[in-house]
Amino acid sequence: MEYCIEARNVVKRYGSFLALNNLSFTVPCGGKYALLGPNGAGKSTTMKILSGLMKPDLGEVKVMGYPPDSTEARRLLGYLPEDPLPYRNLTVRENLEYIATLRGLENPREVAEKMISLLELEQYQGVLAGKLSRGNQQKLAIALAIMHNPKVLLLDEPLNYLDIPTQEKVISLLKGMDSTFLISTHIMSIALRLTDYVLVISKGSLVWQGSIQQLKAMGREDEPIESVVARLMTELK
Ligand SMILES: Nc1ncnc2c1ncn2[C@@H]1O[C@H](COP(=O)(O)OP(=O)(O)OP(=O)(O)O)[C@@H](O)[C@H]1O
Repeated sequence: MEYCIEARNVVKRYGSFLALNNLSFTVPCGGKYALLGPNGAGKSTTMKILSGLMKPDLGEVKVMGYPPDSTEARRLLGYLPEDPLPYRNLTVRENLEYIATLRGLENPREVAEKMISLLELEQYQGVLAGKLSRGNQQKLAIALAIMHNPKVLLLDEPLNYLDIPTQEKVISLLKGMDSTFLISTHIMSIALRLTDYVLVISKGSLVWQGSIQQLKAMGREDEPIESVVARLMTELK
């Protein structure tokens, strides 16, 4: 099987605090995976390492066989950080055109136009990113993460700050993409709608993995999936 994301024996410390403790998992190409875990489990740290933003202290991480900070991986990867910071002093349109140019996309203006329309940012295209509401900043960050139709998409809490119609819009946008997904979230409905396989981490290690179907099967009759996951996380603590 071909893996699009590989993390092997990853260790990451912040000072003396062990954030990732020998974390290993793989995501096959085309896989739609959710990354779940209690607060502080190491999800965002994992995403930062996979995106090449941060280096592990030990272990190995690969994106389609490349180190995440390589030019090849950067071309293949899209990353939506938990607290995205677009260029605050550029407008929405300028942010999109600038990043499209940096990514070497063929027609940055057309790409920017398309993303503005896809995410319904028309009325904000001339607004400085730093002046946008949190929700519109999130929409811009999503546009920046997916503009190059990445093969591998890392999404850290993708629906944060979005109103309900926009959440639905973004879900259908993501559903239409054939990228490999790793989505870190606390919202089970996102995992249910966008992914079919779950990785659960706790204290920086992988503690459970399985399909959404397996997860559902662990529940009592009519038990909400949130309750199953809560039980799982409590038992594994
Ligand atoms: N820059 C940092 N310096 C020190 N400790 C950090 C730093 N970043 C994260 N940590 C700690 O590492 C642990 C893992 O953090 P991380 O953000 O990866 O967890 P998470 O699973 O994404 O949590 P949450 O669900 O609360 O967002 C936490 O205990 C956090 O306090």
